This record gives sequence, C-alpha cells and structure tokens, in this order.
Amino acid sequence: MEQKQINLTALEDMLEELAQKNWAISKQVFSEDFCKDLAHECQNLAAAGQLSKASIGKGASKTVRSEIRGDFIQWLDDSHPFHQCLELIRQSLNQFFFLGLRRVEAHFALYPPGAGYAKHIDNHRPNSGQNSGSSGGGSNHRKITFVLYLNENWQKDHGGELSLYNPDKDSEMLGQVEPTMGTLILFRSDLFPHQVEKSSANRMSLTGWFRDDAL
Ligand SMILES: O=C(O)CCC(=O)C(=O)O
Ligand SMILES: [Fe+2]
Repeated sequence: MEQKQINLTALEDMLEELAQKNWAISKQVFSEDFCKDLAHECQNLAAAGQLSKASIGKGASKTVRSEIRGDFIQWLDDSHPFHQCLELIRQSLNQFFFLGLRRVEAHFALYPPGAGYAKHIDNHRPNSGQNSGSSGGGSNHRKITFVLYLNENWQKDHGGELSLYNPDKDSEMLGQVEPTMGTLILFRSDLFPHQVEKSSANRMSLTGWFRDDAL
C-alpha cells in the first residue's frame, strides 16, 4: 500500500468538486483491490476483538452513548501504510486550498446491524447555534472529514446511507451516500450536519479528519 495506490486525476477532480460545493464524492480515487485489503483488515480486527465502542464528547464529558453513536472503532497507527495515501491527500488539499493542514487522524469503523450515528457536525463553530453563522472557524481543529467505505456487495435495502444536510437549514437533506466499496467522500468538517442511517448489515469504513494543529 503506497501513494501510487491513488488515482491522482480522480483526486484532482474531487478537489475541484470540493471547491465548488464544500463536499465531494468519488469511486475512482482508490482501486477496488486496495479497498478490499482494507476491508479484510477491518474484518480481522473485529474478529480479533480489537475494535472498541466509540464514544462522543471530549475530555471529562466523553461518554459511550450507543443510541447516538453505535459504531466500534480502532484508530490507525501513524505507521499504517494507508497514512501514506492520507499524507498525499493532505498535501494536495494544502496546495489547492491553502488550508495549512498539519496532520490527519483516522480510524476503522464498524457499525453492526441496527447501529447508526445521529445527526451531528464534526467541528462545531464557536459561539453559534449548531448550524448558524458562516465564519468557517470551528471549535476544534478538524477541517476536512473523509470517509472511505469498505462494503463489498452492499445492497440498497441494507440502508446505512450517510445523509448530508444543508449547513444553512439542517432539515433539508442535500444527498445520501451509499457506503459501497471504494466510495470516498470529503467534506468541510465545520459545515455539514450529517447522519449515519441504521443498516441491516455490518457497515465498515475508514473515517478521519485532516487537521490544522500539530500533535
Ligand atoms: O461513516 C460515515 O458515513 C460517517 C461517520 C461520521 O460521521 C463520524 O464518524 O463522525
Ligand atoms: Fe461525523
């Protein structure tokens, strides 16, 4: 798994789309074989009992609330080969948008049947209602969210879509993304309310955030 796993033309197209809409989706950035390897790794982690219940909140208010967020995760070590790909995307994002992104954090996620993630924003803007204002400055250092879906033979009736909502009117759905193998989504972490719909099958992904702070 190296940087050459990335289709650079597809990535450039995605960044153009991101510039226009603040979110972008592509099935062409990573090859299916590459994604299948990542899917096997996630399955193996699950089978070995190495995924942990995800929590919400930060610091002292960090809690496990399965009714809000039902996935199991494992953070990727910086030495994981996929980080080379993320590093290339980080550099491209910086060249394109001058975002000053300094690092990326990522985790495998597995949503078992019946699990979802209620509507939320990954990086709330300070001193504003959840979805008001347009300063673009969040209360944490997550700038761009990515999700790479890892589900082979995903059927529409499995559910599990990512629903994306209008930043200015969070009752208005902008679109739904099916979590099919190799689908990659990028979006501004401080703008979009989004929700993971419950699914009837295991739903796997690699999720993470490009950040503008150092460790
Ligand atoms: O898996 C997804 O589609 C999105 C996950 C998500 O919103 C998150 O982990 O913050
Ligand atoms: Fe999220």
